[in-house]
Amino acid sequence: MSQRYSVDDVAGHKSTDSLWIIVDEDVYDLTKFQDEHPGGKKILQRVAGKDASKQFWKYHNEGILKKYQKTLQIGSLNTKATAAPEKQEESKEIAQPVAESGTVSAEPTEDAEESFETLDTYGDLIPYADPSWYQSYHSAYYNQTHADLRDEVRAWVEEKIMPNVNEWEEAKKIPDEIYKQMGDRGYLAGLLGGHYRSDITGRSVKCVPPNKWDFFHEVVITDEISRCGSGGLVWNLIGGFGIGGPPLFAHGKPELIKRIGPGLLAGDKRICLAITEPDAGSDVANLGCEAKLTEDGKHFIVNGEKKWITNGVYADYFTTAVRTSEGGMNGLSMLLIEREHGGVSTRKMDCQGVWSSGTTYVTFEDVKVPVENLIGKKDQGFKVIMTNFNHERMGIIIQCVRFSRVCYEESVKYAHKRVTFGKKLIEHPVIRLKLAHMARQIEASAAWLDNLVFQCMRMGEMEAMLKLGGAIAGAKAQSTTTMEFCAREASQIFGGLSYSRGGQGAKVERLYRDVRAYAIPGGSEEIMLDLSIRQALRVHQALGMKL
Ligand code: HEM
Repeated sequence: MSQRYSVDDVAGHKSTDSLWIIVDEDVYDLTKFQDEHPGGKKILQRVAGKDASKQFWKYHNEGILKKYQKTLQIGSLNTKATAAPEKQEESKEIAQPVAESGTVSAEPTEDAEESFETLDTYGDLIPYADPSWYQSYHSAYYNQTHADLRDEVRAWVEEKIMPNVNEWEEAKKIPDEIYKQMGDRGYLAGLLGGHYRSDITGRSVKCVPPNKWDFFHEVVITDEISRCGSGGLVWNLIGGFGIGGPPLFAHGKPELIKRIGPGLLAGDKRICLAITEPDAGSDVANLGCEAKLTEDGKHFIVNGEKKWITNGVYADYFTTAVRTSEGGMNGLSMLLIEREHGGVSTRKMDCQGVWSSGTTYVTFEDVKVPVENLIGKKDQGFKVIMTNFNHERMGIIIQCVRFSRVCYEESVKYAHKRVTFGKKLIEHPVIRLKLAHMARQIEASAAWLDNLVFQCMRMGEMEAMLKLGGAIAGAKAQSTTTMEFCAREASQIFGGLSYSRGGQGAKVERLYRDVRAYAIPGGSEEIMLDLSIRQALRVHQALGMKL
């Protein structure tokens, strides 16, 4: 913005016919905007021709300024050192990590000192609002490639997602182009639990070569997208692919993967996971959607219903749990059903939270599915479902930890500007106590998450299913209860602002509504906690536990 004005120039525009204000040494022309200002025009007219920075920051977040800057800013004060766009560049530069690439290493090596060097500080540096490795604390897991990816994803999220997330959630739909960008930027191929599938796609992520890809990179993508504070948006982008894709890519026949894999990883086609039914949720052994083999043995005929299926309305493919034989968990199979097969109907469901995720009721009526679409072996689908649960739950944990941080971060920022009884909120011990309880749970959940990611990287899928199933279930419950706690406490700190939708409390209000979407699906808290102990005892019995 090259135009420069003096304070006196601005003071000359204090009427309703020409209404200028100053915010942080930038000049805004609000003449046309005053009639649409959600806070009312009178309040703007009272500060017309003046520096309104203090009043502006009292009522708005940075997101508002970013969103309207392009259309309303006409210049800057002649006393300002640099104009607004350059200032943004400057702060981005501060966030650039410059340390050398390290390597993730299990055992201490001779150059361990160098590998575990701290990375440069990144982000706003509010303690506990970002993972500690962002704030120049040591980490055994994250190196420069993770830092580079973090920067890449954050820049994309800040530019394309943050300014629009409120509107998209209210519209209950994310533009298709955002999902397409997930493919174009190479992110989808990296969301499959560690190994980057460059064998199926020609794409790669700009700043991380496929051979350097690990599970922590997937954590970074999911975590950074989750900063938007919308479970609906995160599930729209990864809630179908991230759980419907892995069974196909891990257990599908090579011809099937070759046929549909590239379109999926490019973001041209969409997939979802269809397990839960109106009458069977966490107890998957009781699923009833049936798939009968035709007499010639070439097709399955599928009939049944699936409920609460994330992304179902958008999906071209359904990774579906079907009953192929009697006998509880031993009669289940996984089948890739294609919308094109015919007989597939999808209806969007109205839910409490995750509005833009496309929660769906699916019916299959005499759908004719070629046997080549079987994922894994017939009647052995239970194992596929169970191994997939680990990855699904890890995704949930990553999101819940970040959502908890978002609630905490929003609270810290708000507590530093809101004044009650003559003091800023942050000066009230009762508010600091709330923040402390949020922070301790966030950091405990995050530490457990990182440890489990590392274990997943070191173990094979089967070992991880047996050995980590319990711990991951426990960590899921830990993270969802943390999210619920943080959403509640943040709501109390924001007061009325978190009760109405939009505005400064928008993220907190939305995440509070999203809580149940995390605490129930993927295994409810009650089942997760019980499983965590049952499974751990079983595993440790096998390891030689002495009682
Ligand atoms: C660049 C100038 C401005 C823009 C683009 C702007 C934009 C907005 C927007 C989009 C909202 C809706 C709430 C939200 O999403 O946060 C809002 C609300 C509001 N604005 Fe502004 N505004 C500006 C300047 C100001 C100024 C200078 C004042 C005070 C003197 C003010 C006072 C308010 C108030 C009181 C609300 C209602 C807050 C609430 O609902 O709690 N605005 N503004």
